[in-house]
Amino acid sequence: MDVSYLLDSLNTEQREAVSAPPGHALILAGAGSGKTRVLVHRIAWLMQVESVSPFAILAVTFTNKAAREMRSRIDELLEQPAGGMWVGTFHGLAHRLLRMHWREANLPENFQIMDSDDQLRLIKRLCKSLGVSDDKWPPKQVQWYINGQKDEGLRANHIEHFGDEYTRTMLTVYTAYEEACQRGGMVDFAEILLRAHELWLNHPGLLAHYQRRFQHILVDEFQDTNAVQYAWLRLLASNGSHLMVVGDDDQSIYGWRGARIENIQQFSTDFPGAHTIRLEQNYRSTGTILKAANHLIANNQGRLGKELWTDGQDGEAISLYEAFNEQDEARFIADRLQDWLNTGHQLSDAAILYRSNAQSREMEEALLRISLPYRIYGGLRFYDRLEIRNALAYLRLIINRHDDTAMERVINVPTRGIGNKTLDTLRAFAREQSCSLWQACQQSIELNLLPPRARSAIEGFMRLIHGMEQDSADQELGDTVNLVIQRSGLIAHHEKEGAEKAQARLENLNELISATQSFAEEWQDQDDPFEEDAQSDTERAILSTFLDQAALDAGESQAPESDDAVQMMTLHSAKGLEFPLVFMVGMEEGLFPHKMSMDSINGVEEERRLCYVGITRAMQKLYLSSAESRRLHGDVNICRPSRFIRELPGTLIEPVRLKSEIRRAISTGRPASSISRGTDIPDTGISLGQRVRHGKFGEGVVLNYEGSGSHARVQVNFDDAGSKWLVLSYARLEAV
Ligand SMILES: Nc1ncnc2c1ncn2[C@@H]1O[C@H](COP(=O)(O)OP(=O)(O)OP(=O)(O)O)[C@@H](O)[C@H]1O
Ligand SMILES: [Mg+2]
Repeated sequence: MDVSYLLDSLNTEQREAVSAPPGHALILAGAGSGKTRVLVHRIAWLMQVESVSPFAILAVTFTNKAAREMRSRIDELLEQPAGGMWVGTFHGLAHRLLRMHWREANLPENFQIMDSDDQLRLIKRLCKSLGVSDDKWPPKQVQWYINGQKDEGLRANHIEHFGDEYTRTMLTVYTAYEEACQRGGMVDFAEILLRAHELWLNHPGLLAHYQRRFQHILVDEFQDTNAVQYAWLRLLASNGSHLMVVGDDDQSIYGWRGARIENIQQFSTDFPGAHTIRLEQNYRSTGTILKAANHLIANNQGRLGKELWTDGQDGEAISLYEAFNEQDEARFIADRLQDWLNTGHQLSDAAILYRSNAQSREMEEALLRISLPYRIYGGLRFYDRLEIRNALAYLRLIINRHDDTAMERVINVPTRGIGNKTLDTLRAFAREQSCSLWQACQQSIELNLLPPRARSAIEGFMRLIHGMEQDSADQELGDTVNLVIQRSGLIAHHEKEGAEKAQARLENLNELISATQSFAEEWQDQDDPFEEDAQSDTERAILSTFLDQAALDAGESQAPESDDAVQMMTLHSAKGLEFPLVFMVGMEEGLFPHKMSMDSINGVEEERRLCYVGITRAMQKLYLSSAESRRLHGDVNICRPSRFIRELPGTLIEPVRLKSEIRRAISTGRPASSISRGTDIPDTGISLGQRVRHGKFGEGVVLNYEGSGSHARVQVNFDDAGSKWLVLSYARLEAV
């Protein structure tokens, strides 16, 4: 049988790995060196050459998407479906086992999976009934404790304590929590793994069955396995199976969720005689991108050490764009993407990577503005996110009490004792009287149709909305939004969710404040600067326009999978993927590295690995960008560029200078050199780069323009007031 097609497209070390005789193997290799490719070819090789049945193969990937991709690549190679093979994530595989062996796992047949919201709610109830004060022991902390122990494979009765109050309290809740879950037939995420491990431990017969079945176990992204996952693998592979793991210690980015890089070192001890193979040739990125990645990661201590090289071209320099602010950054990127599309490329070949989800909003707006389709990978678009929809619903009620959708959404969020029964009564009333829910509330109070408790809850809600309206009457839009978020109780409501989720939701709510502030500013810039009357009327008008805009943004459905669209995702979810064009945005201290990780060396090193993951996603061209000022959580912050930019060799980086001029050149398709400082803005007597004075904003430099003559708009970077777009004929700029 000719199997050369399985090896032809591989280098010597990759071939060695793919065609190794059965045995344990550790493939330790940097980003883009073909680890995943080796796994795929190895599986095909096992089936074709070693005649291994697909039933005897178990492959573990990091995401479900990666699992699907792996399966389809194998099918492609073999030109037939490899049915019967198990491919999935640790969670997916463990869950499958529990469903099949629920009895042995001591679970009811219809056991339920609890997500982290359900888990937190349960913990809160338990704390209350146990008399554990949630001021002293916040339920989120208890949740974090329980999950952390489970990730380490520890149940309450495994944990020793020496009488300290903290451990004693945590253990009390942990024990009660385990009992409650068991009674209710519920498992949380960490429990799925822990139970699957116990399934092996408690049922040697079952373990032996799977040990016999899975002769070959292959694991991708091994550096991000946690203690339970590794223990589960070790047991499964301990009786004659062959375990091949591939990983890169430099790409371990889930330490905060219990992943252990040490598992890589431990592997050779636990599986003596394991074949170690290193792959150092990178096939993904240009020489420049690779050198940058190598240089950056060299700043980490205690690495297992490897240097990637490529025999490909050096390629283009890494472009660094230092924007004035986050809007300028987003616009710059949108322009580059438009250019990419205009020059015959696919949008889906481009990715925007950011550190936290909230950062997507500015980018989404810039892309919507120029109608470039985008897709958010592994997350919702900003205006589709639960917390944002909740906050917007309150704002909509301020403007219009008869907005039933908004009313339905928040009348009992956060919970204020307005139950489904009451709501049903109100809905029926509204239907009969053909009135809005709000009116139904008013009238059923007047007619005394509601039981006292429901009545007072509804009155409370109506007072809340009235109060919000009155107290925000002459406030600026950003302050109104802030007031609504605070008073509605949404912050507290979302804070109760699991740690990770709550953090993201709060960041998003704060981002909404920023969004409205810049929206209001833009609105004012567009306004005639000499007409400043009718202030509070304008504030409501701005709010209402903002809400329309947000509804439109949310209404634009996400581009379907098959359509060509820019890919947007967090750095964490970019793991394992590759794109010809990559933008890493928000490269600023506090944002990336994230402020929560900046205090410890370990924290910064994990952020640096995340940066390494980001850089090594790029195949041809990498853009880094930072903003000199950024609105974050409602405040404008002056930002310092990320230390990670400084850690890259200067020779590989080309700063994008004359920011807006180049941006303009890109968007108009004119070469940058034809627009330079001193270019006259047609029929205006003003030129780019000129210093000017404005009656209100003071002195600044003209950076950019649109249009000509009386229609011209100019962008001026004011020394004190920052960058603004002004209509030239109103602005009355004087040359300085
Ligand atoms: N020998 C080879 N010849 C040509 N292209 C290759 C070779 N090996 C790998 N590639 C290509 O290089 C790219 C990176 O490969 P792959 O995704 O398998 O790397 P990886 O080590 O898994 O990366 P990561 O660490 O990011 O997960 C892919 O496009 C792959 O098809
Ligand atoms: Mg990979």
